[in-house]
Amino acid sequence: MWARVVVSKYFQRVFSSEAKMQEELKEIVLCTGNKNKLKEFMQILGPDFPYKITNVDVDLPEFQGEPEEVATEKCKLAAERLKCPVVTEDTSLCFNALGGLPGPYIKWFLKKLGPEGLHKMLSGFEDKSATAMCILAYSSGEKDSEVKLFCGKTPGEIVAPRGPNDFGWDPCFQPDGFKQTYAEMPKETKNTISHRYKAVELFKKNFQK
Ligand SMILES: O=c1nc[nH]c2c1ncn2[C@H]1C[C@H](O)[C@@H](COP(=O)(O)OP(=O)(O)OP(=O)(O)O)O1
Ligand SMILES: [Mg+2]
Repeated sequence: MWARVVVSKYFQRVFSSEAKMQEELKEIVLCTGNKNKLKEFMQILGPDFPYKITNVDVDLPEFQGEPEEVATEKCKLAAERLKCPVVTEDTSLCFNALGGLPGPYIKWFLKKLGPEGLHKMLSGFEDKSATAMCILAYSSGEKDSEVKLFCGKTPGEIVAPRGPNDFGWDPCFQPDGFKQTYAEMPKETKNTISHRYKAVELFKKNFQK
């Protein structure tokens, strides 16, 4: 009787450590074609995240709808294509004077107008406030599995562009409480206050062992 208890406890331990090892080797594919996003994501995530993150540049369509819908559809499609655990990232820049637009369509506005034009879009409005929003969407890759969303928001203001023009709309977004735009501040500062930082922190917590 005692022996059986001892033996089963021993095997429980062996099996649970095996299961843990398999889990520890688990890989999550970050599907993005944006190298700056990838760099920030990895910097924020840090070296201690218990899963291996790899990157695949899957050419995913830019869906339409509310940011959460866009993020969910993008992730579902990535999971369908890759059939493994995936995380996708969708960034919106929502102008309050425009009822949240350009929102998830910021990519096209930025492409045609640049940061200068984004600022000019608000010239007819007193309200220059905006929210930068990052939605990370995770799927285990199994068929019909639920998509989990992790949303980070940072409020700020749309200003005339200042700072290096090397990542998207960073030069024209000044987060509340700061005198510098995202582009002007050191990366280490952006990565502790940004929309992406807040989303990655939620994502991290979900996978913490
Ligand atoms: O922290 C940021 N600071 C400044 N600009 C940013 C940031 N994060 C994304 N962006 C730009 C990239 C793209 O012009 C648009 C989001 O569009 P979005 O579809 O999410 O990104 P994307 O197509 O470049 O990459 P992906 O392959 O992950 O869809 O805002
Ligand atoms: Mg995209």
